[in-house]
Parts: sequence; C-alpha cells; structure tokens
Amino acid sequence: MGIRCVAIRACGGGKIDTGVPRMAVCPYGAAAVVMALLSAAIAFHCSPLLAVLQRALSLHTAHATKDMDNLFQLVRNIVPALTSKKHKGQDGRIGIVGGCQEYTGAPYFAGISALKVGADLTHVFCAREAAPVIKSYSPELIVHPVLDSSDAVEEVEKWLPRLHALVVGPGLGRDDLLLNNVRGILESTKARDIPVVIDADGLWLIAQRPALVHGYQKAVLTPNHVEFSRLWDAVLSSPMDTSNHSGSVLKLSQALGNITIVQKGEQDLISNGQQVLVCNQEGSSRRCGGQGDLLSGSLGVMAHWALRAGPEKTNGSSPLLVAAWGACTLTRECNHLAFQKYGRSTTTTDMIAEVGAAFSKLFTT
Ligand SMILES: NC(=O)C1=CN([C@@H]2O[C@H](COP(=O)(O)OP(=O)(O)OC[C@H]3O[C@@H](n4cnc5c(N)ncnc54)[C@H](O)[C@@H]3O)[C@@H](O)[C@H]2O)[C@@H](O)CC1
Ligand SMILES: Nc1ncnc2c1ncn2[C@@H]1O[C@H](COP(=O)(O)OP(=O)(O)OP(=O)(O)O)[C@@H](O)[C@H]1O
Ligand SMILES: [Mg+2]
Repeated sequence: MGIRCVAIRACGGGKIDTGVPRMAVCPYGAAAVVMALLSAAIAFHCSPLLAVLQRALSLHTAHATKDMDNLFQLVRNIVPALTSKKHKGQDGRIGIVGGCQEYTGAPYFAGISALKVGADLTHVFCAREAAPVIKSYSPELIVHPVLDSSDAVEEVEKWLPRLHALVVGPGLGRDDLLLNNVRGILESTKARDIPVVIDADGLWLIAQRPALVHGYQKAVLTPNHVEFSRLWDAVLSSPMDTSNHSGSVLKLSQALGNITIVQKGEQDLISNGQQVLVCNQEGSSRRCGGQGDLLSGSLGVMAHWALRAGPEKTNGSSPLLVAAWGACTLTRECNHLAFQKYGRSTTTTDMIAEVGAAFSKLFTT
C-alpha cells in the first residue's frame, strides 16, 4: 500500500478536546474490538451484527482517509510558492548546532536535508575539529567552527537574528563544555522567539535540564525510543505505560508545558499535549543511522514555513504539529523510495537523494 497516514484522537487521557477538524478514532483499541466482534459475528452467522460492524469499519476507514487527505492538504498549504520575486534566504535560513570530533555525518545530514527540502541557506555551528570535515562533504553548507570556543554563545548570537529556525543536537556529543555552550545558545534562541527543533544529544541536555524548553511553544523535540524514555524518566515520576504509546507522548508533552514532541518509531506519534497525530507512511525495514537527522533537518525548514504561514493556513491546527507530520511523512517516503532501489544497502545518503522526488509526490499540487 502506498500512503497510510491517519490523524487520531488522543486515546490516553479521556478528557481531551482535540479541536482539530475531522479526527478519526484511535486505531488501536477501538479497531481491535471491532475486528474481534466481526470475527465472532462471522463465526456465529449473526447477520445483523455483521452489517452494523461492517458499516462501523467502513466509516472508520472513510474518516481515516479524510483525515489523511486533510493533513496532506494542510502541509501543502504551508509550502511557500516558488516565484521569481523572491530573494535568497526568504524560504529559510536554518542553523544546525552540532558536530564534534566523533560525529560529523549527523550535522551534515541535517543541514543538507534542510537545503534539499527547500531552505535557501544552512549554517552549521560545530566544534573546531569537525568543521573541515563537514565542509569537505559539501560546498553547500556554511560552517562555523565555534561551538567549543570560550565565546561560542556570542559567536552564534551574531547569527541568530538572521536565522529562521535552529536544529540543535545532531552529532553534538556529550562533552560538558559543548553542552554548556548549547545551554546558552538555547537561552538566546528562546529570548529571540526563534523556533527550535531539538534532537539527539540536544535531548540529552534537555533530560538534564528540562527547564530549558519547558513551556516554550516554538520548541519541537524529536526523540527516538531511547531518548523518549530518558526524557520520561527526567520529568515524570510515574512509570511509562508501554502499552499506550500515544497516551505517553501526550503526557510527556503536557509535563513539558505542552511543547510539541515527535516520538519516532514504527509509527511516529506527534503531540502538543492536546492531541496526538500518527504518521505511519510506508517506509521500509531498513534502519540505517542518520534517518533521524534527515527528519530533524527537514523539520527545521517546515517548522519555519508552518509558523510563517500561521494557523489560517493550517485550518486552525497547530502549525508545528502539521510541520512535524509533514517532515515525518517525507522522511519515511524517502526511506521507501531509496529502499526500492537499493534494498539492504540503502543508506541515509540514498534517502537524501530521494528528497526531491518524495516531496513532489507527497506535497506538490
Ligand atoms: N553519521 C553520524 O555522524 C551519525 C551520528 N549520530 C549521532 O550519534 C549520537 C548518538 O545518537 P544515538 O541515537 O546513538 O543515541 P544514544 O547514544 O542515546 O543511543 C541510543 C541507542 O539506542 C539504540 N536504539 C535506538 N532505537 C532503539 C529502539 N527502538 N529500541 C532499542 N534500542 C534502540 C540505538 O542503537 C543506540 O545505540 C548523536 O549525536 C547522533 O546525532 C546519529 O545521528 C547517527 C548518524
Ligand atoms: N520500526 C520502524 N519502522 C518504520 N520507520 C521507522 C521505524 N523506526 C524508525 N522509523 C523512522 O525512521 C526515522 C528516524 O527514526 P529513528 O528512530 O531511526 O531515529 P534516530 O534513532 O534518531 O536516527 P539517527 O540514526 O539519525 O540518530 C523516522 O522518520 C521514523 O519514522
Ligand atoms: Mg538520532
């Protein structure tokens, strides 16, 4: 099957008002109960029950399809038009904060993905040793070797007024000096009201200091399975309910002051503490490293586009939820397209080469 994304009503809390148009019911519990009843109706030849259940299932599918169409349309609404009237930079100047001695691939993947999605300029702020390596991967990236210097915060602050969004964490590492500098950069970013996507080792820092993002409505966190558990342990005292993923992402978002959280996995779950969207666009079974960096870089651009477009273009839905759903859908489609060509040998570089095709297929009208 090609496209398989639905939006769902938050299924953990019970008292949640979603506010988003045409949300389908949670596909987990409810659909499973209907399927079980359907099997029983078939086994016991109960035609009236069978008819009711078939109708319920077809309504569920119809709702899910509408929600899916709706979300695709909302993403298309935030994509800026390509016109001859624009100047360089208008469609996005994105900063990536990451890159250290060990990790140079991750900030490159995030930065180049931002450009391939449609940003005009990408600045990478990394440790001195990482800079020549990152530059040598691509002439497209502007690279600043400042992150381990004593005046790192001031050096990045010089650029912040020109940046539309920041992606913090890919390949950052966990050196205390770097993390302390990033703490200062995050404070400055918030003071300027710049959208920030926090991933990878940026999330390690947030697990140490959740107050850095608590309640900041322009923050999006993109944890993988392990990073999500770490954040949970840092901010919630109760154990996580591992049978209720959407309830958990909703709860973590609420505990962090309703910031947007993307829990990556077999399905991506996206919440702002009020509602949960699910993205299960078909990807592949190939799990090479770096796919999360493609996602965070893409989301940096889409977050800027969505916030600039505003809630009128997203039909009242949270712009950051729409941006996150768009970036997840795109990443998974890149994975799908690359896997069709390269199978087991697919790497993130192959996925990045599919960004243009995937974007056109999903979001170009
Ligand atoms: N080429 C590169 O330079 C890359 C660098 N990376 C960087 O590597 C650093 C560490 O990132 P990690 O993601 O390894 O974080 P962690 O160091 O927290 O390790 C998480 C570990 O959990 C495992 N894991 C992931 N998903 C899991 C799941 N669903 N169930 C059980 N285990 C799971 C992973 O194999 C990984 O070893 C970050 O700075 C990151 O950006 C990665 O982005 C990958 C690519
Ligand atoms: N089991 C899965 N099936 C399908 N897609 C998946 C699965 N797990 C993760 N993904 C997709 O892969 C992308 C990256 O998620 P992942 O959990 O690998 O991030 P990550 O560990 O941070 O990656 P990175 O190696 O870049 O650090 C997301 O778009 C997610 O939807
Ligand atoms: Mg990662």
